[in-house]
Amino acid sequence: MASLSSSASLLFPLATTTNGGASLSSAIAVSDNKAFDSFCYKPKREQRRVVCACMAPPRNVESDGFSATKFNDTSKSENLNTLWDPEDDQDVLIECQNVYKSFGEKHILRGVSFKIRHGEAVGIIGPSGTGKSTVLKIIAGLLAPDKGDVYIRGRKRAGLISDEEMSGLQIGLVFQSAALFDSLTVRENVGFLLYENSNMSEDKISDIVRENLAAVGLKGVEDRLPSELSGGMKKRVALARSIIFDTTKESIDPEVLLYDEPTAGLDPIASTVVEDLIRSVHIKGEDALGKPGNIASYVVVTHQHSTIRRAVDRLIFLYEGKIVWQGMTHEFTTSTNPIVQQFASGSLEGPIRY
Ligand SMILES: Nc1ncnc2c1ncn2[C@@H]1O[C@H](COP(=O)(O)OP(=O)(O)OP(=O)(O)O)[C@@H](O)[C@H]1O
Repeated sequence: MASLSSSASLLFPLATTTNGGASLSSAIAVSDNKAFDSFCYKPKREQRRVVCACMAPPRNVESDGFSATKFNDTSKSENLNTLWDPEDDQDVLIECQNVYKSFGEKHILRGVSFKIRHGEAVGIIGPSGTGKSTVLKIIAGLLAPDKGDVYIRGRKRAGLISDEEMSGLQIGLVFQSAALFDSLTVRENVGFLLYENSNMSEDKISDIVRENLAAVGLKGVEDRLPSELSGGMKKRVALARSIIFDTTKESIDPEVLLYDEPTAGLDPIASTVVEDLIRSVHIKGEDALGKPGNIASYVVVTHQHSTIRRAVDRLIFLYEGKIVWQGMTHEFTTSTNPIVQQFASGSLEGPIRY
């Protein structure tokens, strides 16, 4: 399978489901298609599977989370393995154990280990090219580690994703890169999964699409083409698409969403909207219609301070293929780790060299 493109600036949700249909592996091929702008609607069985979402205002989001006064809680250790009790792994949804990944001579990941627990909102940060997106793709099962293991709810995953292997957990990857299907309307984009894989009537799908769009703060755009939307609107449409659900099916599996730079290229206000949407689809959030979100946990790769502050609770800092720091978001700017200090301040002086 070819690698994923991450150069474009739009969110593109791809997700696994365990209820049959195409696997994530086949969905990936969509993102590899260089002709993002000329996607055509294909007959049902030729299409890849896409999963969508709905959003809302977050609870308990601090508006000034990075002010100095907020970072005096250093009581929690920054040591790498102290944020969870190793005896209590019942709630671990995803675990990477000593993961290595190289591309040719480039040794990108060099022994990465971490856990994502039920209910967590985790950010992966670190300098460019350090392997953050690679970690997401490995978690999603789009790339296989060269060495090390990925556990999904305690079950070791062998190689790349398959529907069988993913049984028990649904994982969606929302790319910063493309894309909405340009030849489809907003309604068709958001309702894509349901049109393709459910037995719902068109009217019912239209209703759900309208609800999901309303949840992300968009009204009356169903008949527009993506080319008629602003960049921020496209991201919201893509987010709406990433968590749309077939309401006729009872899913008992928790769902994890992985966001790759969801706010890249957005203005500060549009970023805030997207950050709040990410919060709102989480089980600890609620959407614009007041409904709790469905996403059990999520992981966000980001460079944006606003996104770190507003959208995640815990941070994993990746540098030169290793996790060099983990901590709660509020510990980030008071860390004594020189790598973290340099990154947080944007200083040219320090251990990180460009
Ligand atoms: N499929 C691939 N083939 C070859 N090299 C790759 C592939 N995927 C990633 N890389 C390389 O691996 C390194 C890490 O890439 P990755 O996208 O994971 O970094 P990142 O930390 O997300 O970077 P950024 O913050 O700039 O998005 C880069 O040098 C990239 O060029």
